[in-house]
This record gives sequence, structure tokens and C-alpha cells, in this order.
Amino acid sequence: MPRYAQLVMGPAGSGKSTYCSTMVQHAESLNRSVQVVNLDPAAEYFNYPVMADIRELIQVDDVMEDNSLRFGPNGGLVFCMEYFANNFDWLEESLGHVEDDYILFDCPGQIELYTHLPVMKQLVEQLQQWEFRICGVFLVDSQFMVESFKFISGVMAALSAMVSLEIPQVNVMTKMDLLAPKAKKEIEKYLDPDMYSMMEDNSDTFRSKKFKKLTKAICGLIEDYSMVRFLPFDRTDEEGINIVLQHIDFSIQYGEDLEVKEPKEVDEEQSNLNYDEIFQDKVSS
Ligand SMILES: Nc1nc2c(ncn2[C@@H]2O[C@H](COP(=O)(O)OP(=O)(O)OP(=O)(O)O)[C@@H](O)[C@H]2O)c(=O)[nH]1
Ligand SMILES: [Mg+2]
Repeated sequence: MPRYAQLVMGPAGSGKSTYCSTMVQHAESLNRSVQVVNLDPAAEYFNYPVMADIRELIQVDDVMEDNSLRFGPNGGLVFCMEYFANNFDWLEESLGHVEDDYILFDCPGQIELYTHLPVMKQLVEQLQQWEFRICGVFLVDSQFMVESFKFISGVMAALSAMVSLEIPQVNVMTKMDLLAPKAKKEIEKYLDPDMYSMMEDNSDTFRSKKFKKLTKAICGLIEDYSMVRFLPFDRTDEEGINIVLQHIDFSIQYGEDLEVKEPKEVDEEQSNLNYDEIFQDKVSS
């Protein structure tokens, strides 16, 4: 039996930890068991129960206080993640060997982890060896997406994670509840974007021909992949949360291997009896 995982990624403050706790609550309401592993060694606050916490293995503060290392917060985090990659047996022990489990990994927000550092890819490969089917969930804050050039940079970040991890990925625009109705309408065009027309909208803002050409090339690239789409995520909207979950479940084929529930056996005599009654009713009417 496979196991299932979501790798919850995205820039700092994009809402990863909030997404995890919202998903846990939503899963509870569906009678499903979903657990969370905190993989952020600098995490200070999250309001979900954790099944494992990387801070038991290593903490950024300890690394920063170490006089021989002398790291700042970002270097410290990278050091922690490399240490983690060398100690996956800690994770194996914490996860146990439960068939059919469904785990969310709340990742740190440093964008370099998803663009060029190898640790996330190593984690993916390790999880696959443990028979996990993994979906990347890349979160981007909708507040920063109301202008097209910001949107393009968000898309590029998501695409970069997608290309480097080589797993199915669902991109999510978070904090939709904070948008004013007008901005919400404006942002709708980004949910299923036609990149070229978006670039035309903005043609006045391009300062030079070269910049315009570059932007056009980037838009072409994104369009060719045609995989960077965003789903809106409003933590107050159960239906919207369910749509996001369904997309993710579909990408990792969750539920396909679940045992089929047999319909209740009907007593044959009883069912014949019912049929006779219905027949009699029909004849007499
Ligand atoms: N209104 C609203 N606020 C949100 C939502 N998601 C996150 N927030 C707020 O945004 C802030 C950051 O959210 P987190 O969930 O901690 O973000 P994160 O991506 O885990 O942050 P880091 O782990 O520091 O990278 C918090 O103050 C949350 O309350 C949302 O959907 N709606
Ligand atoms: Mg967090």
C-alpha cells in the first residue's frame, strides 16, 4: 500500500503553516486522518499537532550560537537542512512504517531551498524510497500578485520548484480572504492566465525594448509549460479548500487503492418478498 504526502512549500510568510492547520481541520471534518511534520528548524509558532518536529533534531538558534560556525539566520537554516539531509534516519524513525498514511510536510520559507539547493530533491527521493506518493504544494501570497510583473515572478518561483523536484505540483494562491472584492475580481485573471495578453496589458510599463523582449520570452516559456495554474485558497471557504484537496489527491491517486466498501448484503428472500409486494401493488392499481 502506498503512502501519501504533501510537500508544502512557498516563500516566507506565504501561509504554509496556516495551510497545514487548515487542511488538518478540513480533513477531520471529512473523517480523514492527516498528520503534519514540521520541517522548519526556525519555526516558532504553529497551531497544529505535530507527529514529528525537525527542531528535535536541530534548531537554527543552536547553530547560530555555535562559535565555530558563526552563521546568520539564513546560513544557519541552510546548515540545518543539510544536517537534516544527512540524518534522514531520524525522519524514518519518527514516521514509522504506517501503510496508507497521509502526511503534510511544513517546509521552511527560504526560496533557495526550492531553486538550487539539493536538499528538497534529496528529501523527495528518500520519501519515494519509503513508498510515498508526493505532491508539491507551492503557496504564493495573493497580496503580492495583484500586478502582473509580481505575478510573473511568483510563477517563476513555482515553476522553478516544479522543474527541480520533478513531482506533481499544485500551485495555490493564499490569503484570498484578505482581498477586497475589486482586487479579488482583478486577480481572477491570474488564476488561469493568458500570459501574452497579460503582457500586452502592461505594455506601457516596459521601459525598454529589451525588457519587453525578455518578458515576452519568459511568458512564452511559461505558456509552453502550461502547467503553472493557481488555485485560490481562502481558509474560511470549506468548498474552496476541498477543491484544492481534490486536485492534490487526484495528482497522487489518493483513494484509488482504498478498499472498496461492499454494499450491505440483502437477504434474498426479503428482497424477493419486496419485489412481490411491488408487483402486486402495480397489478392491483
Ligand atoms: N487572513 C489570512 N491570514 C493568513 C492566511 N494564511 C496565513 N495568514 C497569516 O499570514 C501570516 C503568516 O502565515 P504562516 O502560516 O505563519 O506563513 P508561513 O508560510 O508558514 O511562514 P514562514 O514559516 O515564516 O515562512 C500569519 O500571520 C497568518 O495568520 C489566510 O489564508 N488568511
Ligand atoms: Mg511556517
